Amino acid sequence: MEEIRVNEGGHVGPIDSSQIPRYAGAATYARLPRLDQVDSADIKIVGVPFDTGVSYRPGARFGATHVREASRLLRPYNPAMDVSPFANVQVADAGDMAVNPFNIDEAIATIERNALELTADGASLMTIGGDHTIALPLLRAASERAGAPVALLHFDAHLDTWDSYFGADYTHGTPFRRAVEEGIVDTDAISHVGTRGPLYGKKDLDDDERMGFGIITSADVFRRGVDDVVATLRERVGDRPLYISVDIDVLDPAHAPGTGTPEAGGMTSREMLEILRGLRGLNLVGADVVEVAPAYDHAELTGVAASHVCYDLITLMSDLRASKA
Ligand SMILES: N=C(N)NCCCC(=O)O
Ligand SMILES: [Zn+2]
Ligand SMILES: [Zn+2]
Repeated sequence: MEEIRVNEGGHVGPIDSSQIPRYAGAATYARLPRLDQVDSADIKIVGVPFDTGVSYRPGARFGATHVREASRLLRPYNPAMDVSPFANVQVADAGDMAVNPFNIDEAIATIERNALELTADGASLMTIGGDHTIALPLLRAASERAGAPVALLHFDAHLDTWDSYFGADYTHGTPFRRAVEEGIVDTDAISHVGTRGPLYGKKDLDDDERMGFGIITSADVFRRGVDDVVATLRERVGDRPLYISVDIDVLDPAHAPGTGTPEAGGMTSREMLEILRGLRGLNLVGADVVEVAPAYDHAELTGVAASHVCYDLITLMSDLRASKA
């Protein structure tokens, strides 16, 4: 069938949902063109169907597909930031990485290699997971491309700085400890946001602090409010190259039930989106949204929330690139 698209700013845009019903056809993120349908792309969206690193409920391997399906309702103009993210620059869906589900080490190597390939032309990468294990190779690629350790804002109920699970060093609970050990994040500018829930012990927090992480808990977001939290985060990041990793379980299970390790007392999707919008202008070099496990979702709640988080992250990337151009 012919694809009628909203082409603005000289870029190939999303399929026009006023001409072709939004539920028709195969899903790409936001109905954007596939990467092979454009000459090149400034922002690439890629899926990583991998969940071999999980410690509890499996299923995040289906996350990217679910987020794409849930993204059909997105529209081309983002009024919250007064930006048309797909008109500013070319945005395209690069499909999924082919990742070995039976070998975590090989999977991590594949993800790093693919992320480097996708960004070789200077493109910004928006990754949809997959479990949180994948943040490590994505951070490796981001810091290699930046030529320096990157600042990190990590939105998550969990610290994910634990040391190992069952003797395994590479899991969804350990990527950020590995990242600190590898020197790929700038420990003057790393922070968790949305942290909550029971830990194994107080040592978890002591270790985390020693690694350099700041913590803004879910309760802090509620008590201090979005603007105050944004000011703290902006101050901490400064003008460093910034990577943002969003574990969808940062949202309360009421907002995002479809995830593997849910914790009560989380942020609302409104708080999450408003914090992201507050980060406008920071030097965002890459981002991921992970831990969407559709088997536990209801009424596409988690898929919709994740698709909107991606949309605001892409808007930040697009706005940044347009302002530099
Ligand atoms: N959802 C992520 N990334 N990590 C959660 C690990 C929680 C645990 O098993 O202790
Ligand atoms: Zn988590
Ligand atoms: Zn996580």
